[in-house]
Amino acid sequence: MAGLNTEERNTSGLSAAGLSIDRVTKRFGEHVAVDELSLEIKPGEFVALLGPSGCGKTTMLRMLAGFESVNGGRIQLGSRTLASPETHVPPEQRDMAMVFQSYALWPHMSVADNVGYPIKLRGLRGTEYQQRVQQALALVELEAYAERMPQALSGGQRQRVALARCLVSDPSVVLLDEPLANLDRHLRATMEHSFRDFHQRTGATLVYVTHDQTEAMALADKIAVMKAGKLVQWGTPQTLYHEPRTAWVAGFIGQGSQLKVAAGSPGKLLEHATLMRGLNATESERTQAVLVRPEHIQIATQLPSAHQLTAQVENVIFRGERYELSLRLPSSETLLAYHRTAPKVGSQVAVSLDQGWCMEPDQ
Ligand SMILES: Nc1ncnc2c1ncn2[C@@H]1O[C@H](COP(=O)(O)OP(=O)(O)OP(=O)(O)O)[C@@H](O)[C@H]1O
Repeated sequence: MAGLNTEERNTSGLSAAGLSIDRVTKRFGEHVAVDELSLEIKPGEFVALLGPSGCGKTTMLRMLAGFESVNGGRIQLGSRTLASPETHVPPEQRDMAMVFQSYALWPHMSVADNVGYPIKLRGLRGTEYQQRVQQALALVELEAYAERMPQALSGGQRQRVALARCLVSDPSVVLLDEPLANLDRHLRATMEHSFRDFHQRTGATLVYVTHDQTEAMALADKIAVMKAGKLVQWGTPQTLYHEPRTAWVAGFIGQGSQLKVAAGSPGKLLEHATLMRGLNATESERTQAVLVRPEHIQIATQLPSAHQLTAQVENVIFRGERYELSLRLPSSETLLAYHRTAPKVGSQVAVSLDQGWCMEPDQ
């Protein structure tokens, strides 16, 4: 029965398929680039592989595409095994398409010819060829640019041509390797919208490699956070933000402060009163790492009560809609907070924390 929900045909005609990555390992000589990584990706899911440079994201993507073999484990698309130490389905037989950081468009071909190139190679001609190219251009909203040459397009438009070229062959899975890395900040934001729209229109299974957490959070249904070849956490952007498993994940995702508290245990949410009591304990008692997001911090100028702490304002940055404050607690830990107005640098403020999330120490 598993095959029934691992392969589905969606409204655009693209056949989305689920990907199963089971304890996949890749070694380059002595170096383990990907270490027993397992993920179950559902049909039509938008998944980001996120992690710092060198953590093995691109290697994992290249193993999915078939450009690298695997040393251990298994990759399956629906019920079909694509890779294991005994099996290696070549890239062109995997029903996947990959979009690279450098769009790699042919400079001497028009947009339409670039997009149609993969199906022309397969011998498609005539009306069906024209229709497929038109459909692929429509998916990235570039129908009006069919006859332009790539040099006459913006970076974002070129990246959309590359996307259309990968869609024309109707892949089950689209693999994207840092597709926005070469674009400026403004264009990246625009392209994030294009990618989300594109995913909604096609319903294709997308695996997206990035080292940019804001990009991953904005785009993906689920994020695999990787560190040194290993999967550290696999969850929705909301879970990663609110319930990071380790202190390292918390430092990588969103803004926040990590404090030591004498309360709770990993995976527990501390409510206000317990958190404040735990923070007021002696240093030797405070052994549990807790994450406090800035939106869970209240700042006041009145004197602290039993459930407040006093903090010194060390830095104030204007962020338009609010001020970002860097505060020093009596424990000498720093706390990042938001506030509507700007307290004086050097002044004392009363701080009250609504909640905190307890994490595992890093391995
Ligand atoms: N062909 C190769 N031969 C030897 N080592 C390699 C090879 N490809 C990758 N590596 C190593 O494997 C590790 C993972 O590389 P990978 O490119 O997958 O990382 P990444 O997370 O994608 O990094 P980045 O964000 O910088 O692209 C790195 O230490 C890298 O040097």
